[in-house]
Formats: sequence, C-alpha cells, structure tokens
Amino acid sequence: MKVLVAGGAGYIGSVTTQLLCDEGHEVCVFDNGERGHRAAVDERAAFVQGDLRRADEIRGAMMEFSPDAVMHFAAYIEVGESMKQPVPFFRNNVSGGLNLLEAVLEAGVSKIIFSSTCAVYGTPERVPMDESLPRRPESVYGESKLMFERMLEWAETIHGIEPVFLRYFNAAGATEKFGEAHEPETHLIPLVLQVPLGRRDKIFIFGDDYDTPDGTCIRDYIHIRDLARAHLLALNPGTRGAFNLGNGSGYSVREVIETARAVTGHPVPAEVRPRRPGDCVRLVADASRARRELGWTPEHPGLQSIVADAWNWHRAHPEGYGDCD
Ligand SMILES: NC(=O)c1ccc[n+]([C@@H]2O[C@H](COP(=O)([O-])OP(=O)(O)OC[C@H]3O[C@@H](n4cnc5c(N)ncnc54)[C@H](O)[C@@H]3O)[C@@H](O)[C@H]2O)c1
Ligand SMILES: O=c1ccn([C@@H]2O[C@H](COP(=O)(O)OP(=O)(O)O[C@H]3O[C@H](CO)[C@H](O)[C@H](O)[C@H]3O)[C@@H](O)[C@H]2O)c(=O)[nH]1
Repeated sequence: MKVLVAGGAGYIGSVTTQLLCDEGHEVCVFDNGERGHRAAVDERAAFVQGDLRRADEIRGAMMEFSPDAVMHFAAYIEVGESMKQPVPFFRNNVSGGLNLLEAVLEAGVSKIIFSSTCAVYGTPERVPMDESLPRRPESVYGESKLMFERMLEWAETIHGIEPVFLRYFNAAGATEKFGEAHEPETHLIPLVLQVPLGRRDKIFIFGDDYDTPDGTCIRDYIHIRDLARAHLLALNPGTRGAFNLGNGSGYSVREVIETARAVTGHPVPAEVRPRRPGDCVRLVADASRARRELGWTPEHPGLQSIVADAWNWHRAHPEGYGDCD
C-alpha cells in the first residue's frame, strides 16, 4: 500500500515507517522537523518537509503522493507543556489535524490511523482500562487528542471514512536503528538511562506517597515495535474504531529504575521529589479488543527487554540523532 506518515520523523513514526518499509509498503513521510529528526526517516521512504498547520503543504503532499492510507503521528505530545501553553497545542493538534483531515477527504483516502493516547480517559474509574471507559481528559494534551477523535468520528458518519484510534499507553524501547530522542526529554525510561550514560547524576522520583505497593506511580510500558505492528494490522480493510495498546502489566517508577540498574549495571542514584502535577496513580491497558479484532499480541512485553533495547540504542547514540534540535 501507499502510506503517508505524518510525523514520521518522530519517535514512534520512525519505527512504524521502518516496519512499513520492511513489509514492502511505499511510504511518504511528511514532517516539519520541529520535534523530529531527518536522520530518523528510513532511507527507503520519501520525505516531504512540511507543516500540517499550513493547509496547502499537506494538501500538496497528499495530492502528489496519492496514498491509500494515512497515519497521523504529528503532534505536540507533552502533557506538562500543554498545561502551560494551551493555544499552540490546540493550534497544532486540532487545527493541524483538521488540515490533514480536509486533505484526506479531498484526496478520497478512506483509511486514517490516528495516534491517540490513554490521556483521553483522564483518571480511570477502573484499571485495567478498556475502550468503554468514558473519555474525560484532564489535560489540554488529552483534550486536543479527544477533539481530533471526535472530528474523525463525524467524518466517519458523514463521509464514510474508516478511522482507527490507537490509544497508546507508555511508548518505550527502540529498534537497532531508531530510538527516543525528545528535546527536552521528559519520559522516565530515557531519563533514567541518561544516568549511566553520564548525562545526569541521578533520576528524580516524582512522588513516593501514592497508594501503590512502593508508593510510586504505575504505568504500562509498551515496546514501540509492538506499537508499530499494531499500525500495520490496522491497515486491514474494515478495521475501524478505538484500540487501547498496552501490555496489561503495570510497573512502578521504582521498578523501572531497578530494571535500568539490572540492565546497565550502574547504581543509578535516585532522589524522591514532590509529585508531578497531573500524574495519575495507575494507568494500565486492557488491550483485549486489539488482541481480538486486530490479531495483535505484543512480542516484547517484558520490561527488561524494553529497557535493554532502549539502552542499546542510547549507548550506540549517546547524543541522540546528533542534530541538537
Ligand atoms: N510517546 C508516547 O509515549 C506517546 C503516548 C501516547 C500517544 N502518543 C502520540 O503518538 C504520536 C507520536 O509520538 P512521539 O513520541 O513519536 O512524538 P515525537 O514528538 O517524537 O514525534 C512527533 C513528530 O511530529 C512532527 N510534527 C509535530 N507537529 C507537526 C506539524 N504541525 N507538521 C508536521 N510535523 C509535525 C514532529 O516534528 C515529530 O517528528 C503523537 O501524536 C503522540 O501524541 C505518544
Ligand atoms: O524524571 C522522571 C520522569 C517521570 N517520572 C514518573 O514516571 C512515570 C511515567 O512518566 P512519563 O513522563 O514517562 O510518562 P507519562 O505517563 O507521564 O506520559 C505518557 O502518557 C501521557 C498520557 O498520560 C502522554 O501520552 C505521554 O506522551 C506519555 O509518554 C510518571 O509517574 C512520572 O511521574 C519520574 O518519576 N521521574
């Protein structure tokens, strides 16, 4: 298939592009390079530098490439930043998304696979979390993702497109070629690994007084290879709707740090700091629907292998992609 990957120079988009190319799909990455890296675009894919907030740029790329399907990763992603700067988030994630949707409809593409998030649920009423939970985001980031889900739902009703919402839990890990290089980095696993890399002295634990066995927050870390595979499965005709993507196992912040110690052989000093505003105590996926309807089974569910893959990539790329953006 011909697949246009918006945001394909970023962390999850780069690995998905790699897997699409491995499977023989023809890929065009559309990315403005603001938060991604040219070096993260698989050399087998075409690359168009463009910004979703410029309707003509995405329309031009869509018309020129004429894809069978679109994958939409391009967004601002950091919850804390969204609570300080809501307007740029809505501008990018909602208005940029709308430009993409308009171009999709104009080009007659029916399949769009959207990178959504467990943040659309807000604090869950129950854990593990399935797709029937109410969507009540508690951040601008989550709200912006929900707004785009709703736009796609209306486009499905009115225009008959086939939207797929893949609601990721915590993306982690790497392939040999591509890994996580956000600037600034806020995610736990790459930050922990910066300690053995000699780039920071210690890791801060944001709160150890939560109602969990060791007092620290629990997350469901999912390997990006598994996330990328879900995108390929979602290309199947007829697949539509929302799918939670996680392993269904929760690990605490302390368990992640312990795992990093075991993987790297470094003592990784840790210091407890106050809670980070907006953190939920426990987010764990019930991904039964993805297993049942996509035929998706995570192949790298163990935290140890997720952290080991991230560590191998960071060791090989201590400066990330080295483009210092
Ligand atoms: N990383 C996670 O744990 C996680 C969890 C849940 C959902 N998600 C979602 O997955 C998607 C990918 O996340 P990621 O970690 O790979 O993020 P990322 O920042 O690494 O990648 C996003 C890419 O989109 C590009 N981009 C952003 N705005 C753009 C625009 N207006 N026009 C063109 N390109 C633009 C950036 O340059 C970057 O290459 C995001 O939509 C994010 O909300 C991520
Ligand atoms: O230096 C750090 C960094 C993180 N944490 C803790 O580690 C856990 C995981 O934090 P991350 O920042 O790695 O991930 P989040 O769960 O906050 O964020 C994830 O889920 C969000 C939605 O809730 C967004 O989708 C986001 O992009 C995605 O990575 C949290 O309890 C956080 O407080 C620390 O203790 N120290």
